[in-house]
Amino acid sequence: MTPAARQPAGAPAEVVLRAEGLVKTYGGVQALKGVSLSVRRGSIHGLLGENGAGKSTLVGLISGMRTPTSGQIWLGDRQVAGQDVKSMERSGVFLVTQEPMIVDQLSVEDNLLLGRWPARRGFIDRRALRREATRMLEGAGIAPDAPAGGLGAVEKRKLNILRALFSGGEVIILDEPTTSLTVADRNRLFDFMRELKARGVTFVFISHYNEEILEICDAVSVLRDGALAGESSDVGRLDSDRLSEMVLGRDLALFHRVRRSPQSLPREGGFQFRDVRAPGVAVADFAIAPGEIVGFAGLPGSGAKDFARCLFGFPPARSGSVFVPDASGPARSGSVFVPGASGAAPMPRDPREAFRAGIAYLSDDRRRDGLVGIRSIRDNLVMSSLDALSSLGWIDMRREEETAHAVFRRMGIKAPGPQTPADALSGGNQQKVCLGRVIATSPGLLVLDEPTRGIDVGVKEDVHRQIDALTAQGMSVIIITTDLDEMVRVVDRVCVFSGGSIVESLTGSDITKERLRAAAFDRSAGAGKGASQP
Ligand SMILES: Nc1ncnc2c1ncn2[C@@H]1O[C@H](COP(=O)(O)OP(=O)(O)OP(=O)(O)O)[C@@H](O)[C@H]1O
Repeated sequence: MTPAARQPAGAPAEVVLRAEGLVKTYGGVQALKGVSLSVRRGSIHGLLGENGAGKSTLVGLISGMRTPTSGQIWLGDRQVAGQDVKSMERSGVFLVTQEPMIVDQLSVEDNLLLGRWPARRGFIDRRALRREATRMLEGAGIAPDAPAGGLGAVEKRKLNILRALFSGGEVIILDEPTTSLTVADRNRLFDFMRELKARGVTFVFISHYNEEILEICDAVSVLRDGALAGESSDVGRLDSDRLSEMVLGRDLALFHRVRRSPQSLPREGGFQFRDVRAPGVAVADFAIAPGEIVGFAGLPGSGAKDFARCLFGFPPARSGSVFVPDASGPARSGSVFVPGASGAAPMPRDPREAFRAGIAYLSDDRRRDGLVGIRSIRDNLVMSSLDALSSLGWIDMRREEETAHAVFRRMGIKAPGPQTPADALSGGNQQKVCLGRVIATSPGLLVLDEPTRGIDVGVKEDVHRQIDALTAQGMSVIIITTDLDEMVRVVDRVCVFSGGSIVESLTGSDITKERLRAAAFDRSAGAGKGASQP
C-alpha cells in the first residue's frame, strides 16, 4: 500500500478552515469549552478523543448542524459560524456520516446527482448527467449505471464522498468512516482518500483508532472533556503511545488476557451447537467451554456473523440443535429453557428463547439493538433483564435500581446520572449502554458483535478487563471484531469462517495479527479446503 503523502512539515499551506474559541452548551452541560483548530487545504486532519470529548459536537458546529453558543468559524477569509447546513454546503463543507445515505433503488449516477440534476430548458438532461457521473466516478471503480443497492460497503462510502464533491464540497468531514469495514476495505477507502487529497480535497477525519490516525492523517487535534488536549501539524512525529496519552491525559496500560489453552478449560458444562443450518451457514459442530472466549473471524459473507446471529435466533436457524449447560450454573440462574431428554434442544427460534437459554447478543448496530433514545439510561440498561428482575409478574424495583446503578458505574458511562435520557449521550456512550444491557442479563453465553465499535481507547481497555472478569465466573463469550488488535489481545481461540463453515481454528501462539489476516481476511475464494472443526 502506498504510504500517505504527507505535507512536508513547515511548508507554507493555505488554511482552508479555522475555528476559534468554539463553545457549545447543551442545557447545563458545556460540551465544548473554547476549542480552536486550523485545517490546511489538501490535508487529512484527524480528530481524536474519548467518548463524549466533543468531537461530534465540534463537527456539528463546523457543518452547520448545530449553532455555536459562542466562537468563530472561518472558511478562508469568511466568517461562517451559525450558518445552517445548506449554507455550509454551499460554502463547500460537507459532513458525511457513518451510515451511507444511499437510495438503494436508484442507480449510482442517480444517487451521485441526487439533488443536483443538470437541467436543460427545465428538463433533466440525461446525457449531461451520465457525462458528469462518469467523470466523477472515474478512478473510483464504480459503474455509473450499476444499481446502488448492489454496492459494497466501501463503494457506498466512496459514493457518499463523491456526492459531496459533486455538489461542490471542498472540505469533507468523515465521522468514523471505517466503522464495520474489513481491514482490506479500510485500506481501499484510505487509498481513495489519498487520491482525492492529491487533487486538493481536504478531509476532517474522526476515528477512535490511533493506527488509522497515524496511517492516513497529516495533522491531528485531540479533544478531552470539551477542550483541546493536544495537536500536531506533523503526525509523522507521533506514535500510538503519545496519541493515547493525549487522549487520556495519562499512560495506558494495555490489557492482555492470560490466554487459556483448550486443555486447561473445563470439558463439561459449556454450550454446544450441532448441524446448524441457516442461510449462508452450515456448521457441523461448535462447542465453547465455560469461561472461554472465542473470536469469530472471516470476510463478510463467510458465515461468521450469520452463525453468531442464529445462535440468538436472529434470524432463527433452519435446523440444528443446542446443548445447553445446566441452568443452575454460576453465571445464570432461573433459566426456563428446557432441553430435551438427550440434553439437546432445537436452536432458539427468537431472541426471547435465546435469552431463556442463557444466550445474549450485542449486535453491531445500536439502532437495531433497540436503544430507546427518549428513555433514561437506567431504563435502557435494565430493559433486557426485566424477566430476571421480576417474580410472579412484579418487578423488584430495588433490585432493578441496584442493577442499573451497578452497570452504569461499571461501564463508566459519561453522563450526569442514570436518569439522563439516552439521546443526550455521545455515540460511544450509547454503545456502552447497549453493552451494559446485555451484560446485565448475566448470560451463560454472550455473543458480542463489534463490542467496542465507537468506544474510546480507555473504555475499550475497561471493557476487555470486564469481559475477562466475567469469564472467570464461567461465562462463555464469542467475539466478532474487525479490530485485529482487539481479537489478538482478548481471545483464547479463533474460529475462521469461510463459505458458511468453520474452516480453521487457531489457538495459543498461532493467534497473531499476521496469521489472522492471512487466514481470515486475505483468504481467496475457495480457500480453506481440508477444514477442521474446533
Ligand atoms: N443533544 C444533547 N443534549 C445534551 N447533551 C449532549 C447532547 N449532545 C451531546 N451532548 C453532550 O455533549 C458532550 C460531547 O458529546 P459529543 O457527542 O460531541 O462527543 P464525542 O466526542 O463525539 O463522543 P463519541 O466518541 O462517544 O461519539 C457529551 O457529554 C454529551 O453527553
